[in-house]
Amino acid sequence: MVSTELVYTAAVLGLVNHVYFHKFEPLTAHWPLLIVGVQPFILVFSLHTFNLVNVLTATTVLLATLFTSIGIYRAGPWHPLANIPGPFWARVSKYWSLGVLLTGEKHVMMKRLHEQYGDVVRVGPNEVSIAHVDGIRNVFGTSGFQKGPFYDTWSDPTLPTKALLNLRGDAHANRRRIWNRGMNTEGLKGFEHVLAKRLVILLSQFDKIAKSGPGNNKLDLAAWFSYLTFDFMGDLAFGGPFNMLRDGGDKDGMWAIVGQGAKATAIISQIPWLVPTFNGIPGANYIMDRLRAFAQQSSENRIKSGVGEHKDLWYHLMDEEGHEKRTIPVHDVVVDGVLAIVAGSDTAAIALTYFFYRMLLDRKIYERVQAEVDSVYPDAESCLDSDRHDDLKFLSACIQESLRLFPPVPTGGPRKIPKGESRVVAGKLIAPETQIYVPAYVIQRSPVNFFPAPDSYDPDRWLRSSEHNVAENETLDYSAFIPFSYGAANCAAKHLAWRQLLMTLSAVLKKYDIKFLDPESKTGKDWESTMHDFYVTETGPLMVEVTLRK
Ligand code: HEM
Repeated sequence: MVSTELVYTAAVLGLVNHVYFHKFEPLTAHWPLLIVGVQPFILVFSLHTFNLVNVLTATTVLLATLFTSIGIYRAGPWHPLANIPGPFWARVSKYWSLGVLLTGEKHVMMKRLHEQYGDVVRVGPNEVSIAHVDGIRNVFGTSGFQKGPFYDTWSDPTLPTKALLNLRGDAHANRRRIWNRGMNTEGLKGFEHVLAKRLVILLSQFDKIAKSGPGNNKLDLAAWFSYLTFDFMGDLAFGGPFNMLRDGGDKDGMWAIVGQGAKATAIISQIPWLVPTFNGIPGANYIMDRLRAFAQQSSENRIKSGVGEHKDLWYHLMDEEGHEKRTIPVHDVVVDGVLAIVAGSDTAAIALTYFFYRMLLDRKIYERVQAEVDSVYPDAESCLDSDRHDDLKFLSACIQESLRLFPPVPTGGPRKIPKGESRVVAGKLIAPETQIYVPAYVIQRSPVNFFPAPDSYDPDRWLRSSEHNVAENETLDYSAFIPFSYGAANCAAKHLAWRQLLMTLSAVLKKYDIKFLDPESKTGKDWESTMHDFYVTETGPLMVEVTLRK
């Protein structure tokens, strides 16, 4: 028979644990598990009632009280975010947002929530999402906030350094200065030559496929654009470890590894305090181990081979020109090299693929943009010349419109308000230590920022308006266009990405006619439904027929 004393004491312990963990937030799962796990044993021993039933009862009562108490506190009026509307289960548990993330539909859910609840929505026990243009400046701007614990899960715990994406404050500013130097006008010109070489391979592979005649002239555009962006990022980061374009596939499995790694990290980063425990499980980090081995090997090769014909990103990040007072540690450059591959491959590939998907949905727009490319580049040989990019007005508007409708990082990671001070964000006072999302996908589809028809593909909206002069009866808020984020930690390679998009798209548009292979399918007109938000977007294949233009 279980004593009432045992039940009551276990319940009180549950409440004490809640107060304790509320005050001292756990940074790992193993210590809290251990602490909570031993208490029922200590309790039954101290009451001299040790047997299995009593241990199980004490454990159940303790956990039930602990979780109920946490749930009531989070959902109740005492919580500092109680005044912010949001779905009930989002307020109570982080597992709600984990569930949403696992569906791949986080971006769509965020949009729906903002339509239902307004500009500021509570999307987790201690998380809000802000879909107001003022939130962009308040959160990402100079007096904004540092990155939240979500970003810590993206760094390798075995290394004595972090990648640019995971750094904060002065450490971030110092590393970013070196990146910015690499991305200056001269640096970008050098990278263009590197890209041009890969583009020539892409075009020769497309030529072969196009010439293979009806029935065989088909390819997966999403995969081929990924081969291009992976090869290119590999060139920049480590002097060329990939040859996916040449092989017509992912022979070494690195694309898959990076994709799986990014997805797994996005999932686990919803519950950052589980990460150190997870990392401690032998074999659990198979993906990270493969990435680490790849980075190690590639960096050794790059050090041996030295800089090639054109300066790569390694050259700049390693400060081979000697601008910095201190010597840059090799591991800083290695982690940033891996970051370039993770941050720069899928994002650019998705932007390229989504652009073409939109072209294939609207033949008139496709023909218009092709006509512009023909007029700017009358002969195919010249279409890698970036000096004419300013003349590609309609192509640029089409790219802007694709990035507006589907930013490759649709929701992004959250920033965190520091301890001790509430802050006003988009006109709302928000409690300390709250994590804040500013989802590009939602903001860029809001009728307040882009009107009319914010969900429609209308590249001309960018031509009818300019930054200083918006067409009558329209809204086009340039400050709400944030596919590369905003502020000091925005995309470090924004200008490179633009050049990459313009060069690649004008070359492919110039040379080929492209059509859906199977229009009425998920690889055709319904391809957008395969786009899933796992921090960076994941997509299915986009199957097309390619023919050489006359
Ligand atoms: C169309 C292509 C691209 C898009 C839309 C894009 C978008 C973004 C976004 C939204 C962020 C901020 C992420 C966050 O705060 O959570 C970011 C950061 C970053 N991106 Fe890109 N990106 C693109 C291409 C690239 C390329 C080609 C590189 C290659 C080197 C790159 C390198 C980075 C780096 C290093 C960061 C971290 C910056 C920092 O924390 O200071 N991106 N990018």
